Amino acid sequence: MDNFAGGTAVPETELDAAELEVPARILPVAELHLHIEGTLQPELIFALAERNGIALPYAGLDELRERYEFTDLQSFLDLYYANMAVLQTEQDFADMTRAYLERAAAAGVRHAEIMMDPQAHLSRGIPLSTCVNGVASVLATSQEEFGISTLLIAAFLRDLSEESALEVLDGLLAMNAPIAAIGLDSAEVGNPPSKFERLYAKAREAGLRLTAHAGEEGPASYIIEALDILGVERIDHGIRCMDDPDLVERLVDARIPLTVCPLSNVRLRAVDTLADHPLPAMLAAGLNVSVNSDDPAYFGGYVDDNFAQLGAVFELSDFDKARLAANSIHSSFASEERKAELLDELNGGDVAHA
Ligand code: HPA
Ligand SMILES: [Zn+2]
Repeated sequence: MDNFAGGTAVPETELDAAELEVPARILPVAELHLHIEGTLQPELIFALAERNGIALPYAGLDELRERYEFTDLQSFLDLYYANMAVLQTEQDFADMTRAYLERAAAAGVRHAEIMMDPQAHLSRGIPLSTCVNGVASVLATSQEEFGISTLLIAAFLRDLSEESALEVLDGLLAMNAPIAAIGLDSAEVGNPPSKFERLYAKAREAGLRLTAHAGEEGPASYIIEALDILGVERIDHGIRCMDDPDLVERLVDARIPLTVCPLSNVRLRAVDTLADHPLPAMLAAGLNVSVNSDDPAYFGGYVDDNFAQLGAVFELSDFDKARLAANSIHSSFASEERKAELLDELNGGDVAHA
């Protein structure tokens, strides 16, 4: 980031260094990997529990926050599913969605593709209409209210059966749910993409776009399965592709988008520290990577926090940051017209990111 070092007579000791810096421009980005249930902040969990008369197993916010130490994906999923108990009414789903959009707008998000986990709500006795309509009611006006165009992705839990997923997809199609795509999430290892071949065939026939988590904790071969057996257009996470040079070459050649979530990978111990994250190597390899927040309430930050922490650890050039932002826009399922608008906005100024 530019400052006035060498060009000013004012010694640094007399002025706060921050005052000497040109404020960074927040880049407009598309967030492509975001679980709406993972945006449920501790304060909102307590507020919704109170509104719905639900007793939480934590005495207070601090006790809940103490649980946000994860050893792997499953240890996070256990808390993530447990906290969903507070989501009972359409209003609850709407309030959660509104809170995310407000925060995402401040992070520079101008387009968001939002995953939700209908099976995680159905299994608690919450009807499809409650969760879908609650989220969708806010997404319907997100562009006017928050300047964020949005679309909804129904994600299926890969640790449940394909029959369950097919039944839920049928239900979504029968109610004409406003979903643009399907995804695949939850416990990856032992639940390969090949388990969901019929689900993806059915979604494709229904005209839905296709994405899937692969290569987060699972091996590079799951990424290959997601491409070859499910026919996905995009891979969520995908960091384990770096174990397979032939796969990297294929992903580069085909410009397959990888929706990378750096802070998530650190908090779920997919990488040891942020400094060990493969993102710079992925960029250098020419992979089509974007930066996303995954479950920002659980992993310590939204998209802007991910960029800021990456910037603190790696020498990401302005060009790298702009490339990450442009990749996110190009890789979205937005209309070509909306993508052109977003690219215009991106190209309309300097390319620093906070
Ligand atoms: O990071 C994740 N990985 C897999 N499933 C998930 N469901 C919510 N977040 C995640
Ligand atoms: Zn995810």
